[in-house]
Amino acid sequence: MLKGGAVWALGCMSGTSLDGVDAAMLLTDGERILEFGPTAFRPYDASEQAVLRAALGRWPGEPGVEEAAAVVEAAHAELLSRFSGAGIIGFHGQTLAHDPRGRGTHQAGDGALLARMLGCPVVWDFRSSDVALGGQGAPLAPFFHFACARHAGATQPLAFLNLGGVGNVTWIDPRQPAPESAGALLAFDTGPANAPINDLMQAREGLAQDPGGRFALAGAVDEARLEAFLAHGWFHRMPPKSLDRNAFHAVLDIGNLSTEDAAATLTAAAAAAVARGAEHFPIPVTRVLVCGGGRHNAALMAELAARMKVDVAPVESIGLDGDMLEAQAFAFLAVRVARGMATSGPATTGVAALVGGGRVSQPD
Ligand SMILES: Nc1ncnc2c1ncn2[C@@H]1O[C@H](COP(=O)(O)OP(=O)(O)OP(=O)(O)O)[C@@H](O)[C@H]1O
Ligand SMILES: CC(=O)N[C@H]1[C@@H]2OC[C@@H](O2)[C@@H](O)[C@@H]1O[C@H](C)C(=O)O
Repeated sequence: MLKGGAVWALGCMSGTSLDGVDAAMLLTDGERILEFGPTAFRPYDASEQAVLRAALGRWPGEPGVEEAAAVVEAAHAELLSRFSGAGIIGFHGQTLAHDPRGRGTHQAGDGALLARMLGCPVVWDFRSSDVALGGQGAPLAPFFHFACARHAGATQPLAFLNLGGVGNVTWIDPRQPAPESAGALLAFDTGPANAPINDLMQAREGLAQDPGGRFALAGAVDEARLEAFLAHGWFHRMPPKSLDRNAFHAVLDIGNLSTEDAAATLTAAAAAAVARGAEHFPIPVTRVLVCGGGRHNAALMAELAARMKVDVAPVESIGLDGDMLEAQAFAFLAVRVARGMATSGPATTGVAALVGGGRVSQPD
């Protein structure tokens, strides 16, 4: 099945924003994108989301983790069983805690169980081996971003920006032959993106997000708080680097600001973090292509355009689906793992050498 030719792979992602699970089919040989397939989204309901929230920051064996894993497994089993024709599944799981140079990285959900339930080989636990070899274990989408840039026919350096709960950026030189090539990629997490905005909206308004950036657009940025945020040591660290979802909790304390001003400040902070990150690009880019839910937030997109002074456009501008790019990335990475190819390297996670992360579980 996986020798030589391409395979239909089913990838899925349960991201740090905790909104739900994305799933997407991709026909790929692990190098090229041959065809995009069907996609689906399954939201977490309020009670599932509460279980996941309660387990954030927790490690295997700690209270609430088994319950969170059960939520993740049931949601994935339900969503993935809607698809047919996949030769392999890439299952990311739900990151609960991420501390690559400390306790490691923890994605809840058992891929071996899903392989048995779905009757299909599952590649999972994508981040552990990278961390064990000294890498950040994140971001992992960059090798797929390289394939996307080639698929779109890019000829000049460009960047993909994912605005999920956390932000991550991939700088790409598409003139290089492969993502493993020296000078092809530089990737890193930029900073908090939607997670602090969602948490604010949940706490103040009982809303899952700032719809379209409506609250932020009606507020004013607290410049002193923004400046304090940008003084954080994170911004002086050289990439590659990665973040835990709640790493900036204390720094982003918005105290007694109105919901509108708080939303405006957190939104400006997310955009300013990206602009700071872009200062690390080896060659400046003229185009930043945005994927992830943050591209639906008009305030965030406007802040980005103002601060980056380059063309900032959703990935739809090159024919991609910005809500499904990460799910597609894990379909792509699953095929790479199954074929013994690298999924990360020194320029994407800071790992010592190219590494193929991921465990493969067979259905029986
Ligand atoms: N219409 C919208 N208006 C404002 N924000 C939105 C909108 N749609 C999505 N978002 C934001 O995007 C988030 C979902 O983004 P996405 O699915 O890319 O994140 P994720 O994959 O969970 O996170 P990560 O990439 O960090 O793992 C939502 O939680 C919300 O904050
Ligand atoms: C540890 C972890 O789950 N990190 C996520 C998170 O969400 C965005 C950013 O932080 C990125 O580093 C990563 O996800 C994407 C899919 C990645 O690995 O490329």
